[in-house]
Amino acid sequence: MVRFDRVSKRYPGGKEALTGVSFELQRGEFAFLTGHSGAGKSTLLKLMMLMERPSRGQVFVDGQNLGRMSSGQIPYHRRKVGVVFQNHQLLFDRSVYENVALPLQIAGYTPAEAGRRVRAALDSVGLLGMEKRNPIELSGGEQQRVGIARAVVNKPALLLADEPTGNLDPELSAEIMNLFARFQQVGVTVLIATHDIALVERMGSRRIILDHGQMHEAGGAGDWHVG
Ligand SMILES: Nc1ncnc2c1ncn2[C@@H]1O[C@H](COP(=O)(O)OP(=O)(O)OP(=O)(O)O)[C@@H](O)[C@H]1O
Repeated sequence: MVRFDRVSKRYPGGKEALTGVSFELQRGEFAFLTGHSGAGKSTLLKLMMLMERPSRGQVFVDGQNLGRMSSGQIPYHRRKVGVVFQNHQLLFDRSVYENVALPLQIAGYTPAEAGRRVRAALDSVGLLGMEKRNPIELSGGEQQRVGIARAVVNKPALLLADEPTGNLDPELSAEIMNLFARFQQVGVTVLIATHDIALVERMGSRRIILDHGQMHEAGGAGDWHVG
């Protein structure tokens, strides 16, 4: 589902954020991405969303070489990739429904189809019935669930999360991780960047580690090649 082939990224005027990173994520796999602050985790996620381009190497998502993608294809690519952020980036002047429906409006669904999808997404995160609420009235954990519903409303094949439990207590963090695991169980490929090593160890999933832009692998199942 995802393949990085000797990917390096240097920001203009900056040092190298990623150096020769190679790894693969199989379709339907669940993995954590860990590493110190500044190790390159967000950069790696941004390359998959085409928010950044590599300086060297190639990134493939769903069999497509992102370096060969035209600007017209980028919106279609982004629909395949759901993203969850730590601060969930919800709009507090809109209802829960409107927040979750946002990616669908961009994709041009009819209101009836959008309604079905929004309710299905809210149902999948346990928030059905909250459509009319304002996110500001919700707890931190519930707000993060709205962010996840918005990320999955387009039924993405790949779900990425950047520190999705950063502001939550351990119990809520575990709930959110279990929610991600449920998406994996229905075939979604999931990659979660996190500092929460205790939680990663409890989940026992594959762990990819970045250290000053270089990749290592620890624990988890499978026979992986890391270059
Ligand atoms: N837009 C940018 N311009 C220049 N340098 C950047 C940019 N974004 C990130 N960097 C640098 O690239 C390196 C990797 O940053 P990145 O945000 O990918 O790390 P991270 O592992 O996600 O860190 P954190 O856990 O703190 O979010 C850092 O040295 C950072 O300062």
